[in-house]
Amino acid sequence: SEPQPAIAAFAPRKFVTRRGPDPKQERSARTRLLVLTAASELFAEQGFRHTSVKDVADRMKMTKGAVYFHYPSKEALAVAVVEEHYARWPALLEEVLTEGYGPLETAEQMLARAAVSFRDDIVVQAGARLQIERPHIDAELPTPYIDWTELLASLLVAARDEGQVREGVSPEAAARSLVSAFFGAQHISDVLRGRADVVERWTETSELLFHAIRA
Ligand SMILES: CCC[C@@H]1OCC(CO)=C1C(=O)O
Repeated sequence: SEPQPAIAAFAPRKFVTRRGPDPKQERSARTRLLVLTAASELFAEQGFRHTSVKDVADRMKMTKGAVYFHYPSKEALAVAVVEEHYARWPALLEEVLTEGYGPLETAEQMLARAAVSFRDDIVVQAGARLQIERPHIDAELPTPYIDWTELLASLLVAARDEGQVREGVSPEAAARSLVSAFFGAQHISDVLRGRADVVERWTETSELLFHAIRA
């Protein structure tokens, strides 16, 4: 079937490059990514409060100035890490949509691949921990869960319109349940196993929930 129209919540942002690469800009972009990765490692390992800008600089073997050049504060670093966490999902949606699944399988694939990211991607792991610690972060962080809920609800409405959803199942309620279950599964896996078994744990829950949702 035709790939689903990209869902507004994760509509892939199209960047149009107007000119060729600029070495100075490239070097700066590379350093910015190194700062984000070092900060993500520390935020994921020891949390926001116990991480200092100096820790990030030391982890990169650079000066604090080099970090401050890119991010004016530890709070700005946390915002950038959480924003980078959420930036993963539009890219993932583009990848899944090119594979031409129907809407229900697109939802399954998105969550299955997100579980792999929660296992392997330090920026995703750091973003998740920062969202838990948001009451202690004096900065405007994106509101958690709503984009995933919107994406899954849109996909499940499309699936219902194609007769793929069990009679009586509300797409919106199912979307909220999938988000709650995924959040819980990855959190429990993190606490008990450092997310070593998050893919297996999510697979088990996903099979049960999509069995209940599918017509
Ligand atoms: C896909 C379920 C929701 C997802 O799980 C962990 C987390 C981090 O806050 C999420 C979010 O904010 O969307």
